[in-house]
Amino acid sequence: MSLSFTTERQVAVAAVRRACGLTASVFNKLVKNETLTKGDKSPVTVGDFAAQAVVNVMLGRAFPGDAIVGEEDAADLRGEDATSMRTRIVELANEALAGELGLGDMAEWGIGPGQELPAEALLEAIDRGTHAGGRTGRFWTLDPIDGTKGFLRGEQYAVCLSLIVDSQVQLGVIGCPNLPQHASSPEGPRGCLFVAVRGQGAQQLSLSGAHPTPIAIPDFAPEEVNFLESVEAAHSSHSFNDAVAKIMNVTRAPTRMDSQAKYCALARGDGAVYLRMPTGVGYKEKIWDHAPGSILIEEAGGIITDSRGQPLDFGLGRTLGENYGVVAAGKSTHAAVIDAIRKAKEQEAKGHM
Ligand SMILES: Nc1ncnc2c1ncn2[C@@H]1O[C@H](COP(=O)(O)O)[C@@H](O)[C@H]1OP(=O)(O)O
Ligand SMILES: [Mg+2]
Ligand SMILES: [Mg+2]
Ligand SMILES: [Mg+2]
Repeated sequence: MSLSFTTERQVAVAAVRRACGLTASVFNKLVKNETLTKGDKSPVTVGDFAAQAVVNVMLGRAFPGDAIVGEEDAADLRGEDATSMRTRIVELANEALAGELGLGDMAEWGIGPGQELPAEALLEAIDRGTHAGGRTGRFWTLDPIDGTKGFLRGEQYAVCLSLIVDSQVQLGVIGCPNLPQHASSPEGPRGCLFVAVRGQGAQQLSLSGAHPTPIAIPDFAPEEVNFLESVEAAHSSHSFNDAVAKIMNVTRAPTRMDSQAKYCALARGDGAVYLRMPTGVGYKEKIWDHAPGSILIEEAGGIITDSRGQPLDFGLGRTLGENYGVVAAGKSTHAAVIDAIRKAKEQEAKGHM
């Protein structure tokens, strides 16, 4: 096996590009009965399902032996009451698979004229994402729409794909259709891809997969530090972040955005710290929500750990195990955040928060 992952990178970029085109186009046409509420009360749309089908079909063609840990499954799409959603998903997925070839994309990973895949083949493709993960072996992680709530609000979301080999993330690709290409011009052109391969650095590309530009986390002077955090208060504790920021004498207001777009923003220096602390007990973070972002941060020169400073373990299955949160920052800032978290926890234990 080549450790440069050249073909894997090419396929991953092509698949994420097609999925981004699909989700961006579906947003403008989304109607009420095209969204379901899952068992955990979170929303899922025809865009999530169709994007997972597209990426899994392409991975299946390029790497038939590879397993996939994907967020969605097709169980809710098989019944008669799901007929209209299923029809829409089939239409969207086939349209994306038949669409124009992007840079580095190959005809054999998609479909040619008249080769539309039937519903059953696409539901099976979605269900190829049910792999359990684990300590050894090679598998992909896929979040077809990360930040579905942001997607539904017309704000930030991301298509997130990674390759894990023996518990180590080797490749990550994140597509952000709504992210400004330059943080300095928030009203300027939107849509970018981020790619990282272990040992090869991190890059920002255009949504078409062109113009790779190296990115790196800059050093932040203490007065320039700002936090990146979730929009949804139920996903990550805003109040704990406030306490940590206060201990670090941070004066800038936090930047809130949905999805792994936060990792992308951090990797190119739009913010200094991504802090995600659990809001209560019970929620386990999923590997598809952090694997692509984690390699992007490491290859951009940063550090990512849990709130105790321990590495994230991608070999435990579909989740990261017991939830100690996530801390990502540049090398010079990360230790200061871990130290401030320790102090904030002491304050919290004394009832001072
Ligand atoms: N209770 C929860 N706690 C933490 N994260 C959650 C919770 N419910 C859903 N998520 C996931 O959090 C991530 C987005 O969080 P944020 O945008 O705040 O960073 C998504 O992966 C979302 O899933 P999904 O992929 O379905 O959107
Ligand atoms: Mg979801
Ligand atoms: Mg997610
Ligand atoms: Mg998702």
